[in-house]
Amino acid sequence: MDVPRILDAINSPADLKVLTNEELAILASEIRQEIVATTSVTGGHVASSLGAVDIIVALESLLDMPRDRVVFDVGHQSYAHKLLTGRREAFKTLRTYGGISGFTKPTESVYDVHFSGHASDSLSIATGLAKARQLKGTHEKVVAVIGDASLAGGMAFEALNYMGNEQLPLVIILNDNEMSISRNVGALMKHLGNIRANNHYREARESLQEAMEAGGPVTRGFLSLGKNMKESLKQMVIPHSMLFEALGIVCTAPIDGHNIAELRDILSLVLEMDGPALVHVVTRKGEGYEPARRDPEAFHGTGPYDIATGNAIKKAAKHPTYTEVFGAALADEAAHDADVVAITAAMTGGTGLKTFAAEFPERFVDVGIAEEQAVGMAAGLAAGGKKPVAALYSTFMQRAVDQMIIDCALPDANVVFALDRAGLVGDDGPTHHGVFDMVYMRMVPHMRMLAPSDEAELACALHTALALPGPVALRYPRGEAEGAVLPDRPEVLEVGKSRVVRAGDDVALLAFGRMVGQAKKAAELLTADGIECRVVDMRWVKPLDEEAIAEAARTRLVVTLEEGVISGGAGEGVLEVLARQGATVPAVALGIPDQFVGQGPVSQLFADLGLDAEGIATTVRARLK
Ligand SMILES: Cc1ncc(C[n+]2csc(CCOP(=O)(O)OP(=O)(O)O)c2C)c(N)n1
Ligand SMILES: CC(=O)[C@@H](O)[C@H](O)COP(=O)(O)O
Ligand SMILES: [Mg+2]
Repeated sequence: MDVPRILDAINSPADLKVLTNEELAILASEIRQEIVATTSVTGGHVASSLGAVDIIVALESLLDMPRDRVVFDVGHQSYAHKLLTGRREAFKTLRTYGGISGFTKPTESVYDVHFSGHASDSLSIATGLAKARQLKGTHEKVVAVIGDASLAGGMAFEALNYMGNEQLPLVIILNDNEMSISRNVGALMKHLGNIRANNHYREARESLQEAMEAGGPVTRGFLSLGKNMKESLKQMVIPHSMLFEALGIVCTAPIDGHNIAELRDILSLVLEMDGPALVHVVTRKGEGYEPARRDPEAFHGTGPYDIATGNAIKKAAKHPTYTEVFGAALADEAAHDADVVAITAAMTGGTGLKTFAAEFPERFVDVGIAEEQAVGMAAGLAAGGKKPVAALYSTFMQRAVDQMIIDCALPDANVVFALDRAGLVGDDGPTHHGVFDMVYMRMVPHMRMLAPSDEAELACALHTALALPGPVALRYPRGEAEGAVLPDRPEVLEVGKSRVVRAGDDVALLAFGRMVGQAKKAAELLTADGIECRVVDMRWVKPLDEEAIAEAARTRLVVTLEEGVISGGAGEGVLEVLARQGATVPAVALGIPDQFVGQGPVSQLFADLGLDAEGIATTVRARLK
């Protein structure tokens, strides 16, 4: 690969202004080399970022940043933006502990507008920025860059509805690569496909001219332009999508998202418009790096890899992941029970559902990036007599808390919430840590929740959740499981019953989920100090095992351990039970304090939070003094 040269001279987007289209294209290829060089070491969202390079170079060469605002949806495609906005050196620390984020982050750079990471929010943020601009009487441009899959999320639709009505001037760059993490799904995706396949540009252009002559909201943006610009734009914009145009949003014909000259031509026009405009840009995920082009799903989010082959560089895993165990267990449940239906919200691979989808295609539902739809639909499936399992990442389930409460819990619907990535996830950082689920599940009447401590417990937790009436959630973490032996057939766990995994009279460690492993290690350390710990795998976050808590109160200290926020979490639940029982034993709840946790290896984050065995032992020693 060539040594980057133009990139060396770029300190901010202002430096792009002197470059020709040809030089910008060379710069784009240098940026791609830089992205590959860094992510081959750090890992990251390679395919999306490579696909968006030309869009970002073209766009930022036209803007006056940071005055003009670019809102990146999810932010996983924003690496070129990072490299153009003074973070070239820091880029080497991408997604590492203490390094720069894999998403946009305003505390990292004035060029970053919002804390991205969750899909489909960019248009709402953009409408807010445009409204604020209107109220202030200022003139900065507002642009949102959003992918085809994220555009189908409910929030994005709600923002389209608002901006079309208000005719807020802002530009949406639709980065259409026909992919979500895997192949995109849904009717909007089909609509975009039809547009791409539509060859009748001439007729469409003519009908747009007629529409413009007739006036109406769609033409308002054009009418604000000067005569020459209006003429040029007429040539480029066609009424090819009744959907957007009916909403009052001007839409361009699909344009080549890897042609910087074409991108700049069109963007420079729509940036002058006086109403909302959508630029339909067709890109290829992984553009410029063959292994990512060949397998964009593997390169959506990847760990370190060998640049020459694209092969992942990873340590051989000793055990399967929790996700893999869940996927196999659910397929097994479905084989025994024809009512089981699995739902994913665009995370088939991430939630371990590929086997299920292949074996039971008619009972597999991918709603796209639409967690509210996933949970609302689960409620409907349950009302129709089925046993839906909504398999969602804990952090994305936050989108559907209302549907969980009103549509599932209130009617006591037989819905299973399988919350993957519960707890700290590592390199994705604060937007992706699944640390709130025990709070939002615990607070809701009728809800029950399990926190399995290993993969055998996970299989039994799933079996239990499917066997019980009413809504049941289970939470399990990202990554390798503990190496427990899986049962031939999972058992139904008794509701609200914990299990003692180590006996001891001095201290009771009441642990939830994988904190049981840390508790066992802490107990080992404390034995050396003559402190004997009882370790309890609490199993149930709700209902809590009150007998086990009463038993714990007979020791000298009760410590609860959870991989979630302390406030409103399981440990606070235990403290409430102790108080109700009139216990006087000192008790402390360990978990995540009232702060957002950064990115980095989970073991490092655990140590920082005092949640590893050492940290737990230190707390116990201090409390017993
Ligand atoms: C609310 C939410 N659900 C799911 C995800 C996981 N996720 C991250 S990127 C992505 C696919 C995005 O596809 P698209 O918007 O088309 O962008 P592309 O990756 O194709 O560039 C998904 C499902 C998320 N970040 N946020
Ligand atoms: C950007 C995004 O939300 C996903 O790509 C996420 O990074 C996936 O995380 P996992 O690696 O845990 O599946
Ligand atoms: Mg896409």
